Amino acid sequence: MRGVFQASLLGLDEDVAVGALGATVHRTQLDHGAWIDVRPGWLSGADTLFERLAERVPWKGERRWMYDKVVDVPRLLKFYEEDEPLPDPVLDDARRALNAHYEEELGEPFRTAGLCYYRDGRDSVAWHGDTIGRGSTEDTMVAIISVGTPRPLLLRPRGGGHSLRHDLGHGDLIVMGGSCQRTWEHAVPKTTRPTGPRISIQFRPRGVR
Ligand SMILES: O=C(O)CCC(=O)C(=O)O
Ligand SMILES: [Fe+2]
Repeated sequence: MRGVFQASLLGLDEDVAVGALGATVHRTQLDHGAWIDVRPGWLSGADTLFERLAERVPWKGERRWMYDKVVDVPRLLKFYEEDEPLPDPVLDDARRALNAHYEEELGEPFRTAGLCYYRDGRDSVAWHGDTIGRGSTEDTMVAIISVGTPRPLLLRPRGGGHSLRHDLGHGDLIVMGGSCQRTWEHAVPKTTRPTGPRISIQFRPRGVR
């Protein structure tokens, strides 16, 4: 495996737990009816969780058609459907806490969990909105927890414009809401700088992907 993460060597063996939400969540209103909420360091023991997920999740490398050829998707993936058991109990706690905080505003619960494993700077996700499903036509929310080494998540208005950057890792939470999936795009760019691995956990409502 590329990019070994040295949490255990660093003695990072803390309990893993979700923190408070409430007033610790900071909302930024974006153009076109989009917003983002950021809650740095929401999970404590996040590097321990990184190690557990890296080991326990049945990661899959995927290949996809890109224009006229089949290419490797540059990250490892595992998607948990709404009835599938999550790979760590703290992810159940996280989803429950997110639902307690957001369900009234969202009008429905977060249900599925998509996991991405960025092994090093060669792994990435290109500019996109989560528009497979209802995100292409309706306001919704996607909540992302990041563990391991921070990587920049960039956001820009669809069609171009100045991009916003959030370096997300070590238990940070970001929630993209309102029209964000259809009026904005997000990406985790590749980097040639030496970069440790990061795992992101995306919670989404039913029918959003
Ligand atoms: O890793 C991230 O934070 C973003 C992942 C993402 O955008 C996606 O899987 O749709
Ligand atoms: Fe996405």
